Amino acid sequence: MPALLYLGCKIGYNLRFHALSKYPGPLAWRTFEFPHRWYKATGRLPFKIKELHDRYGLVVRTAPNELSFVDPRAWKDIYGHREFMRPDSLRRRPPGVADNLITADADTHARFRKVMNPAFGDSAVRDYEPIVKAYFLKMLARLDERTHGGGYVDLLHFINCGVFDIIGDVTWGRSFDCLEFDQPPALLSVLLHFKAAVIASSISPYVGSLSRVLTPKPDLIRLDHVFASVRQRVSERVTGTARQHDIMSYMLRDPKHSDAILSEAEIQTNSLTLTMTGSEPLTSTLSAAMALLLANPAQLRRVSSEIRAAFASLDDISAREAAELPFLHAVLLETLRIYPAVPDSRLRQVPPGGAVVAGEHLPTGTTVAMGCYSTFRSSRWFTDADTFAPERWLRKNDAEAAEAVRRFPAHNLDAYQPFGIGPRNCLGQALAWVEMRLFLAMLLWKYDLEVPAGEDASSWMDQKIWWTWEKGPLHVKLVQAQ
Ligand code: HEM
Repeated sequence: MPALLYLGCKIGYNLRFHALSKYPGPLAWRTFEFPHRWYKATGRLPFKIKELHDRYGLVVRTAPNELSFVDPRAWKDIYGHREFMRPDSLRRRPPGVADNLITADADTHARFRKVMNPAFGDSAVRDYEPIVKAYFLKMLARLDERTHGGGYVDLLHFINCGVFDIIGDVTWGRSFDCLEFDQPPALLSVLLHFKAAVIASSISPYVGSLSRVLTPKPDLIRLDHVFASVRQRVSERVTGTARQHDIMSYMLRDPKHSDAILSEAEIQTNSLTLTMTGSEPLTSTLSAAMALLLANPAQLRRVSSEIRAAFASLDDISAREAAELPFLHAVLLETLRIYPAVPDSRLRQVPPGGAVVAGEHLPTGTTVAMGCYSTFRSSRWFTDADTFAPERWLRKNDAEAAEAVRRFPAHNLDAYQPFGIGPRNCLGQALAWVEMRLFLAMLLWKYDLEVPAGEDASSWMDQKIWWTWEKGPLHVKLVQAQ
C-alpha cells in the first residue's frame, strides 16, 4: 500500500507539478527513469531520442529531470558556459584518483585547459604532422605485407593500431607498438570497461559502482596493466631529462614560467584521458568514412581521383595541401554529420540560479543536452538527412554551389558542431583534422578499395552505441592503384 501511494504521488508530481511538466515526451519517459535507462543499457538511446524529436519537436523531456534539444540556439546556451557542468554521474572517479578534463570542476578544468591548449595549437600540431605521417606510412607497409600488394583485410584493425600508435607517440614520445607487433591496443580493454560501466550504470547508479566486479577478470587485468604502464610512462618523463616535442613536454613546463601547473597525478589521469579521447573518435570517423565510401562507389572514385590528381607520390602528401581538396573535405564533413564520433547526448546540468536554454527558462539542476545524432540527422536542418551526400558541402564553387543549394536547400551550419563548442569543446580538433586528411589521402592515393564479394558495406553502419559506436570488422579488398 505505501508503495502504491509513493508511486501515485511520483506519477502525479512528475506529470503535473514538476518544473518540466510542460515539456512534451512519451508519458513513461516523463514519469520514470526506466525507459531512458533501458534504451541506454541496450545501446539504442541516441536513435530513440531522434525518433522522439521527430515526433515531439525541438525539445523533448527524455527523463523526469532531463531535456534533449535539437534547436541550434541550445549549442551556445548549454555548452558556451563553463558553469554548465557534466552531471555528477559522469564525473565520478575512484577515491584517491586525481581529476582529469572530464571529471574536473569549472576552476580545475580551466587550469587544465590553460596548460593543455598550447599543446594542441596550430604550431604544435604542425610539429606532430611528421609523426602522424610516419605511422600511416607504416600502416600502409603493414597492409602491403598482409595483402601482398592486393587482398582482403579488416581495415578497422589497422586503423585502431595506427591511431593508438600515433596518440601514444604524440602524447609521450613513445607509441604502443601496435603496428610493430600487429597487436590490437591494450587500451581497448579500457573502452570495454567503459562499455560495461555505461551498461551497468544505466541499470542503476548502484550497479554502476559495481562495474569493476562485473567486468570480466582478464579485462580487469589488462586494465590494471594499462594504468600501470601510464604511471610508468609519466614518471619516466617527470624524473627523466628527455624533453622531446610532445604533449607531455607542455604538461611538464617549468612551473617557474607558468601560473598554471599540473601535479604528477593530474598528468597521469589527463594523459590517459587524452589517449582515450584522441583515439576512439578518430577510429570511428576514419572507419565510417571508408564504410560510407565503399557503400557509395561513385563518391569513392571521385575522392580517389581528386587525391591522385593532386599528389604525384605518397611523399608529396601533406595535411596542408590535402586541406585544399574540396571533395575530400566534403567527405569528412559529411562523415562527421552522418556518423557523429561522439554520438551520445553530451549531458550538462543547469547551474545554480537557473538559466535560459533556447528561449526556455530552466531551473537549477535540470539535465540538458544537445542530441547530436538527432540534430545532425534532422531533416529540419539537412535535406535528405539520412543520405550520405558530400556534394551538399560544395557550396563555394559557383556551378556546384548552385546545384548543392538546389538539391539540399536545408543546410543549417548552426546545427552542426561535430567538435562541440565552448570551454569544453574538442581539445584535439586540429590534430584530428591532420590525421583524418592524411589517412584518407594516403590510403586512397595508394589503393583502390572494393567491397569483398558477398558483403554489404552499408550494413557496417548498423551499430549500437554504448558511450561510443560499437564497431564491427570492416572487411575491404585492397588493390594497388595504377
Ligand atoms: C574526428 C575526431 C574527433 C571528434 C569528432 C571529436 C569530438 C569531440 C567532442 C564532440 C568533444 C566534446 C565532448 C563533450 O562535450 O562532452 C570532444 C572533447 C574532447 N576531445 Fe575530441 N574529437 C576528436 C578527436 C580528438 C583528438 C584527436 C583528441 C586529441 C587528444 C581529442 C581530445 C579531446 C579532449 C581532451 C576532449 C575533452 C575536452 C574537455 O572536456 O575540455 N579529440 N571531442
